[in-house]
Amino acid sequence: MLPDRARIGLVEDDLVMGGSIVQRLELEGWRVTWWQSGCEAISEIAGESDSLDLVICDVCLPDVSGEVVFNELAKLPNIPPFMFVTGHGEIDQAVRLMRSGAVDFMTKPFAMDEFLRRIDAGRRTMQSQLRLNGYCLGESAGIQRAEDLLHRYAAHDLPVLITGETGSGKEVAARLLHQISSRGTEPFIAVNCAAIPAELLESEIFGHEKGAFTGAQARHLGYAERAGKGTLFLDEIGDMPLPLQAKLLRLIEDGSFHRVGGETPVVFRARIVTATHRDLAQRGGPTGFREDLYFRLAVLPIHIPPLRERSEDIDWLMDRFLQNAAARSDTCIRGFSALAREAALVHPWPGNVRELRNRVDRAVALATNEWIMPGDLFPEHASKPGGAAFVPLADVRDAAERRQIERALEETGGQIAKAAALLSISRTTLWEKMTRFGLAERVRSET
Ligand SMILES: Nc1ncnc2c1ncn2[C@@H]1O[C@H](COP(=O)(O)OP(=O)(O)OP(=O)(O)O)[C@@H](O)[C@H]1O
Repeated sequence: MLPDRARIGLVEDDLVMGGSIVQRLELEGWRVTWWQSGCEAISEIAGESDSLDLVICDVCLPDVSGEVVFNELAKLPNIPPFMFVTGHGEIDQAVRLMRSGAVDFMTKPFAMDEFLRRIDAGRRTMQSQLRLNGYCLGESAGIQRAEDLLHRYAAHDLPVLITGETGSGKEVAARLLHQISSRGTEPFIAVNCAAIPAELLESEIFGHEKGAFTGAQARHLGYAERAGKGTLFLDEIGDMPLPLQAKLLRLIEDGSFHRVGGETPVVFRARIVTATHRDLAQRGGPTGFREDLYFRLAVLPIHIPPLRERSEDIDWLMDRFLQNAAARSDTCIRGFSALAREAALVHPWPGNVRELRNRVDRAVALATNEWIMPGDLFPEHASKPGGAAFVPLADVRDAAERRQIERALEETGGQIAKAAALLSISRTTLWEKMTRFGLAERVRSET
């Protein structure tokens, strides 16, 4: 049941549609405030944004568009979650709005039960985003923004393209998207397009009929069919051969495909999620990725930042991997030494989270101390002449400064003047350092 205080704002100029939405929502226990024009909504929501649990907004309004209403209110500190109602021709605009922060959109005409389900999901998405400890991919603002986006994308069936460097966590993101979507109990099928030989890929993905080629002794169901109503995750999509790209494009456009050697189309019911570490948008380059397929796959794009750009996740991931490794083995390791944590912070992590996990696993297996030392994590440094793990002094100083600045900003809720006072430096110096460490952009986007 919804709590008594739950309040919805409705921005809808169509009297019949608005009237029926209000009537139904009130029957469900919501308190509804209805505005019939965009300007009226902007001025009134701005005055009471805190008290609204959700705003449902038509994209097409008589005075200003729903997009203008959203963009105006997005300047407020406490904008309520927005869900858009669109006509068929406005889907591009709705997708753009979701990328800017709207929680969901519905296309007219819709069934009221589905509408109510999405309203409830929209509210829950927002509530889970507000729970500070509710994130499961990491602690940095960058990864939490990505996780928020996954929650918004979860309510849809449109294709998602996940980009990011090797080992940054693209498959982890795809699995999370699957779990939090309504397909969570259906299969999640992951296919690494780069790992399967090109000549086998077609029959692996689409399956084949008996006798389709020499050695095809029985019908074989491919990944697309085995995914059922779940998610088909195509990793390293940039490595997919051109003829297969054409077949995938047809699958997306027709909602069906043919097994190799088959004549009857098979209906495709899964959601397509793809991932790549390449810049597929640079088509025409050596990758030769089809432009039309790229646009079909990248309807809902998401980027997973590399680990070196989210150093707040390093400690968090180290503890998590240590816990997992300790649970698997009988170890007496108590944790990471402060020196090991410092060394991890200054390491550039070219292999991203995968490298971090491998280094922690190895350290847990081989460490001789109760506390993991820098040499356990970075034995290649320890084996250099002199034995100790040395990194340039400037890097150590930068990492320590960055950490102190992050702590001061956290302590002061991002207020530059107060943080500068805590650190006994001028605001200008603090700002310069924040810009150098990539913290300025983050603070700007968070405030
Ligand atoms: N947020 C995370 N929390 C816990 N483990 C993570 C996280 N991100 C990545 N990992 C771990 O790091 C490793 C690499 O992750 P994943 O396979 O998702 O990366 P990827 O970007 O898909 O890599 P590739 O480009 O090679 O396909 C995995 O072992 C995964 O479990």
